[in-house]
Amino acid sequence: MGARSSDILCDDIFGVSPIRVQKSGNLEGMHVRKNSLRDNWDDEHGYYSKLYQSFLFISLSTFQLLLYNSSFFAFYTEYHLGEVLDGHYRITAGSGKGVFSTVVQAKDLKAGENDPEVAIKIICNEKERYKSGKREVSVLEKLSSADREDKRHCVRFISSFMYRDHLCLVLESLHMNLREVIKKFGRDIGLKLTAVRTYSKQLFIALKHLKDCSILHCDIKPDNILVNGSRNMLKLCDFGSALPAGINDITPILVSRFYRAPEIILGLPYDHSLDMWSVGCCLYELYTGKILFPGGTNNGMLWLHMELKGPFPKKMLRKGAFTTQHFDQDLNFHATDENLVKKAVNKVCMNVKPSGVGPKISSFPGEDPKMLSRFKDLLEKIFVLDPQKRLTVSQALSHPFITGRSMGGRKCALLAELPGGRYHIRQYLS
Ligand SMILES: Nc1ncnc2c1ncn2[C@@H]1O[C@H](COP(=O)(O)OP(=O)(O)OP(=O)(O)O)[C@@H](O)[C@H]1O
Repeated sequence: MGARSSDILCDDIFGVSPIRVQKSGNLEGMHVRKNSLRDNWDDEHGYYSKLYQSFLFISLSTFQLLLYNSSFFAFYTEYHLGEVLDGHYRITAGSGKGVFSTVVQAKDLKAGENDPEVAIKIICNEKERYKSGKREVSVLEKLSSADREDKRHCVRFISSFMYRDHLCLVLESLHMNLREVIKKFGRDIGLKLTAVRTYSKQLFIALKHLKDCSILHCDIKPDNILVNGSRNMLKLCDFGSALPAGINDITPILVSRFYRAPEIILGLPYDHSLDMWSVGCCLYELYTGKILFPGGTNNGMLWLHMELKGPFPKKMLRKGAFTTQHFDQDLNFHATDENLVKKAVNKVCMNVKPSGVGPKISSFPGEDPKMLSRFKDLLEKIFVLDPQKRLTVSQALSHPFITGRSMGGRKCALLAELPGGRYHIRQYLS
């Protein structure tokens, strides 16, 4: 066994990935270069304005800083190390930055010397952000109180307070997000399958918890998944876009674009399966280091979905509130995305054969082929265009990639009841 194989089999399944044999996919890479991660927020339907607003906040922030003079906490979030928030938390380090918040690490001055530090999400000082921050608090409270034993892989909520007009959420502190993990340990080519398997299981447990609590996350992406210091445990974070299941306000900008399920883009009713789609995108990205659907617009996203899985079921298209933005009256795809128009995609799209996920995934040398084929099967079942036929979270948790049991090895049997509550196998069904 060469050095590479032993690398793969070493105890640290979350270690640095060995070099992987790369296949040159036709779309992969090209789109990633054209549409950077940042572009993912730069959406024609609202994420652009969100970004624009944040620039506005920053300039207003500068103006307000002048007004406040000595204050580091103005309209937008500025802080300095050592600053004590609410007479309770001393900032020790920066932790991360979202579009509308800054996350810092802090020492709880009322806790013991050895107690872990906390993360404080400081929401920017703006009415709408305050409201969504309050909604995030109530979602976090619900998730935490339904998981007293802390086994459901959602970030723990500790408390919240106001500080200089900023809503601050006190959370358990984690180490880094999965975007950073992929960059640092996947050398941009992805993680080992064993690590992806561990992460998959934990993500499905988190999805199950969301389902049990009737909450849709609506923004699952690698940036919103955090890991601990040893990177063997993950937690979902950023519940700022979460919705109660069943609300169904139809909007084409729910979920960050690359991770957005087709039913959102088409304007269909949605439920927990929208988060399953996003998790599928994250798992693909974890294993390959590449974004699966790097569409520049919603129209481009639909095209990528069809390239992978074939045409949408007509029944689904007929029900979509936004179908006419992307399909003509005969339900043929109508390309409006600049890149697709340049490639004259309209003329050929209906003849394109779906590639499926499998051919896009190449393996690490020495990786267990059985496990890899189970992983491909799992993804194929997640990326089902019709949300009603997509893999459910219970099915995901009992999928062979997660359980390690062989695929199709189990038989379905017709049972006859015997006295005393016992059963006898009458016939195996195919
Ligand atoms: N509990 C935590 N522990 C450590 N780091 C965290 C924690 N929560 C968030 N972060 C870091 O801060 C970043 C931003 O956090 P979060 O996504 O919650 O903010 P946001 O403003 O809602 O983001 P968005 O830009 O998606 O609106 C995360 O990607 C992560 O790197």
